Amino acid sequence: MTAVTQTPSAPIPPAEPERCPVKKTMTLFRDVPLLLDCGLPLSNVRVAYHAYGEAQENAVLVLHALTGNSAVHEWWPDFLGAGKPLDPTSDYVVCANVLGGCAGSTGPAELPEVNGQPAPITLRDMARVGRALLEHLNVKKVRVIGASMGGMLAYAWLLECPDLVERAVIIGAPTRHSPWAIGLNTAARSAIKAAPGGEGLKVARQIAMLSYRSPESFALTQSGFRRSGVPAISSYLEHQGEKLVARFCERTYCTLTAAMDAFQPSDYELRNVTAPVLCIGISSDVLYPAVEVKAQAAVLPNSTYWELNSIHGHDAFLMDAQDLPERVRAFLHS
Ligand SMILES: CC(=O)SCCNC(=O)CCNC(=O)[C@H](O)C(C)(C)COP(=O)(O)OP(=O)(O)OC[C@H]1O[C@@H](n2cnc3c(N)ncnc32)[C@H](O)[C@@H]1OP(=O)(O)O
Ligand SMILES: N[C@@H](CCO)C(=O)O
Repeated sequence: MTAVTQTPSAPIPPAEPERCPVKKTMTLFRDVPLLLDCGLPLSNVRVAYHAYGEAQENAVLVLHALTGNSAVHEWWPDFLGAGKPLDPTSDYVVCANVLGGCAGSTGPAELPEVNGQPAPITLRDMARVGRALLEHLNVKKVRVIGASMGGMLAYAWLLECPDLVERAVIIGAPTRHSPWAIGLNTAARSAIKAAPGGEGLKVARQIAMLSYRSPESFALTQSGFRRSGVPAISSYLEHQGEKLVARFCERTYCTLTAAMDAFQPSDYELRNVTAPVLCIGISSDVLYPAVEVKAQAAVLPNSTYWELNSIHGHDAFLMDAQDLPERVRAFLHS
């Protein structure tokens, strides 16, 4: 594998890199292709990433959620900054848009085709691409943190790259998708297939948003009517659907949700994970219930479980973090 740096869109001033975040793009697997889990080769894999802080051999790797991207400073301001869990004044923090994403990395349209569709990719394929990026950045060890899909991807890293991962923080994520989670994604993909071009993705996001919050959260924030005759929650879901269509890609939605659904490591594999892992459940998460996250964490030989008590459901890690950043900071730096 060889890697080539393409010209970043703007230079990064070294003094305060966390204040001048710049997305960079690399092309990996130029000479020897990546062999995808589906058996097909993939060459010239493009990876868009952000790096915060001074380059070091020991990095903190952030794994983003389904509709996230590599710009951690935009979506996780509670976690990134001086004195926070991801501290660019002392840590080298790296986050890459996943393979199959739509924020700069090789996306579904660039994957080989199988029966006229983009080849299926796996979370382990994504981890292998991440590994190649770290090799290029001369990173030898990582502490990994991910939430939601990023948490599932952290499990893939623990299984795929045990030699690299020193410890991991996994927030609001299962070791494998339940029938409930697969069912929600199936409905979302069905909507996209039934109404390609935007309308389906809008419905997919509406289904997903219902699983990202909780009945109590919506009772608090979306009771009553927004405008005459339209329930606030209906108008909210309409708005959220439109927002996703404006910033995301339906093929990426199908590719990434399929990769999550297919990720089904056995307990036997998980018992071999020796790295310390902090597993965090969210008390009101209806997508990945805390009881499920806790039971699966217990399978890992070296795990600690902690629960974020919030009424806001799965997305609480983004919108109601409370003392989560401090818990994570203590674990990542112990
Ligand atoms: C670990 C990771 O990788 S995560 C990756 C990062 N993910 C993302 O960034 C995903 C995208 N964002 C989100 O999921 C959410 O916006 C969150 C969780 C970050 C924030 O949620 P919240 O602050 O609760 O915002 P909320 O979901 O209430 O939406 C607010 C928007 O809805 C609008 N809104 C609220 N109620 C209504 C209503 N009844 N009718 C119409 N619009 C409404 C607001 O005006 C606001 O609009 P705007 O975003 O266009 O300004
Ligand atoms: N709300 C976040 C987390 C979902 O898992 C997203 O859209 O990516």
